[in-house]
Parts: sequence; C-alpha cells; structure tokens
Amino acid sequence: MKVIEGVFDGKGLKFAIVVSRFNSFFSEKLLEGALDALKRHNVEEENIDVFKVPGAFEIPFITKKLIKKDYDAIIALGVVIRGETYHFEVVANEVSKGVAQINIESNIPVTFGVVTSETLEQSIDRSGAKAGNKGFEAAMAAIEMANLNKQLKE
Ligand SMILES: Nc1c(NC[C@H](O)[C@H](O)[C@H](O)CO)[nH]c(=O)[nH]c1=O
Ligand SMILES: CC(=O)[C@@H](O)COP(=O)(O)O
Repeated sequence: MKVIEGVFDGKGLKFAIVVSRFNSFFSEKLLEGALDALKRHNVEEENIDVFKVPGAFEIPFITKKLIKKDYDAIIALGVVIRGETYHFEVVANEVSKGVAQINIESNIPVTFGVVTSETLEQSIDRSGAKAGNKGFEAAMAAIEMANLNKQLKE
C-alpha cells in the first residue's frame, strides 16, 4: 500500500494570500497567523505575496486571476460575521462556492481560511484565541497541498 501526502516544508514554494479587509480587526489576525505558519515552515519572505480586497465577496475574483500566475498555492482569508439580514448567507455561501469552484478549475490548490461566524466571540476564538487561528491552519494546508501537488505533477 502507498500513502502519498504532502510534507510541511515550504522552502522554495511560492504563495499568494488573498485577504479581505472587512472585519479587519479579525482578518488581520488571520493574516498574521498565515504569515507565521509560512515563515516557520521555511517559506522565504520573497516568495509570499499578499493581495487585499474590500470584502470576502471579492476574494474569488482576485483568486481566479492568481491561479494563472506561478504560485504553488493560494490562501484565501476573510471574516464574515452575521448581522441583521440575510446578507450573511449570501456572502458566506458565495465566497465558499467561488473558492471551491476555482479549486476544481485550477492546477494549484486554494485553501479556505474564511471565518463565517454567528457572533463576535466566535470570530475572536478563531483568529488566535481558544479555537486557534484559521489563517495559520489555512496556510499549513496550503504548504501540504502544494507539496502533494508537486508530487503528482512529477
Ligand atoms: N458583511 C461582510 C462583508 N460584506 C461585504 C462584501 O464582502 C462585499 O465586499 C460587498 O458586498 C461589496 O461587493 N464582507 C466580509 O468580508 N465580511 C462581512 O461580514
Ligand atoms: C455578513 C454581512 O454582510 C453582515 O455583516 C451585514 O450586516 P447586516 O446583515 O446587518 O446588513
């Protein structure tokens, strides 16, 4: 039996991070977490590009353009927090659907670090408090998937 999986060494790999500014109090924490994960796993600073968009709804648009570039993986980060209206469902569903669709169409992995929370506390917990940092997790998944993808291309 063979088990093929990606290692957590990012040396020589190129990453793009697409992060939305809406709820930036939290999304900046996700960005910090993602950058921490990449740098602590040997990704060189010159191999990391950060693209900022207004809100999570705009993440797929930029991500689709970036899959044509020479990145080994893309990390999508954002924070969608329920308000008073149905807008939460619209934004949350469209960003996840958009990123999932791009993954299907792309030759490189796009990992999903968009927090969709019902309350501020849930956002706090997932941007570096008791539920971890979803940006760090998405970056780790990107390193693993980029390495697995490289193996499958060889
Ligand atoms: N309410 C949230 C939004 N809304 C903004 C949209 O993402 C989009 O930028 C706007 O509709 C203009 O096209 N975005 C988030 O990232 N998080 C939210 O909680
Ligand atoms: C996720 C959203 O779009 C939400 O924050 C907007 O708040 P509201 O539904 O009160 O307009």
